[in-house]
Amino acid sequence: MNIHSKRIAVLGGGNMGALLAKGLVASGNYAPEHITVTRRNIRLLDALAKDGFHVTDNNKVAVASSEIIVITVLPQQLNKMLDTIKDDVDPEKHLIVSIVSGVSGHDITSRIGKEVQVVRAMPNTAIAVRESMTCIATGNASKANMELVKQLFDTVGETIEIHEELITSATALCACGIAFFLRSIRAASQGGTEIGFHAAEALHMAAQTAKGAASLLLTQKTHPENEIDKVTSPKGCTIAGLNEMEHFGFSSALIKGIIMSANKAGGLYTEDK
Ligand SMILES: NC(=O)C1=CN([C@@H]2O[C@H](COP(=O)(O)OP(=O)(O)OC[C@H]3O[C@@H](n4cnc5c(N)ncnc54)[C@H](O)[C@@H]3O)[C@@H](O)[C@H]2O)C=CC1
Ligand SMILES: O=C(O)[C@@H]1CCC=N1
Repeated sequence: MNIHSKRIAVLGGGNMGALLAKGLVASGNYAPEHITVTRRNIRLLDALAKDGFHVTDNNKVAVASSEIIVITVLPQQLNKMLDTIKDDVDPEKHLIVSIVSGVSGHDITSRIGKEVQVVRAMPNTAIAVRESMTCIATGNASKANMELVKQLFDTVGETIEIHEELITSATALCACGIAFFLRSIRAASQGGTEIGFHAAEALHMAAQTAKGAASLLLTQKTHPENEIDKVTSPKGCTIAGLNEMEHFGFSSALIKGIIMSANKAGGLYTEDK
């Protein structure tokens, strides 16, 4: 079965829900009229409605008219939302895709009270430019449904399948990771401004340099240190700058931040229950 022919309900049209809906249409593989986006205040979905998406504040209506249910509410909003749709979820018809951090597939089926297939997906905000690193995992979905979900997220970036117990780690590394890399680009641009470039110019230069660094690794499949070795001339300015950063804990700060995010992500649902 081809996922492009299926109707999709995106329950919770906030940042990620709206970005995902728009990204799917931007891929050219989905028509907006096949996607229903919900939000409690639907006036905030006016722009999506103008673009041809169905919008509603009624999750039951969205579920009834779709085969794929993508859950994009916050962990602390999930139970209330699931309680409103559980009577309408049909395990024979529906596949649930949840991007909600810290919530297992089992948490969802328990709350709904039905053994519906659930795939967890962890995309990042780069779905807006179809460059997401999305990890998918499941405890009970069929291979065919995993393939359907992979097809869906492949249209907005790259998708890999991982074990469900690693999805919290993927949240920290890839979903939160976007913010970590953005902050490092901003910091680089601030350094650039201090040494002579206008802020906008420095930001553009830093962002393109970061893109170049990522592209080197993705296209050459080399290790970062191999690429770093090519930049660091003996007694040169690169190694001087790098070592200064390491004296201030650059690598350590990133590692500690990622571990902190993973710990926090793992508890997002239970701490609000
Ligand atoms: N922001 C990100 O980069 C990522 C977020 N996630 C996960 O995605 C989920 C959404 O995150 P964001 O988009 O950042 O949050 P958000 O707060 O922007 O979006 C949640 C939306 O759900 C709506 N909502 C809440 N209850 C509802 C209900 N009963 N019916 C319909 N709509 C309802 C809210 O009004 C809001 O617009 C979270 O669970 C988060 O852990 C996952 C990967 C990346
Ligand atoms: O900050 C958060 O909790 C969400 C989950 C991953 C990215 N944003």
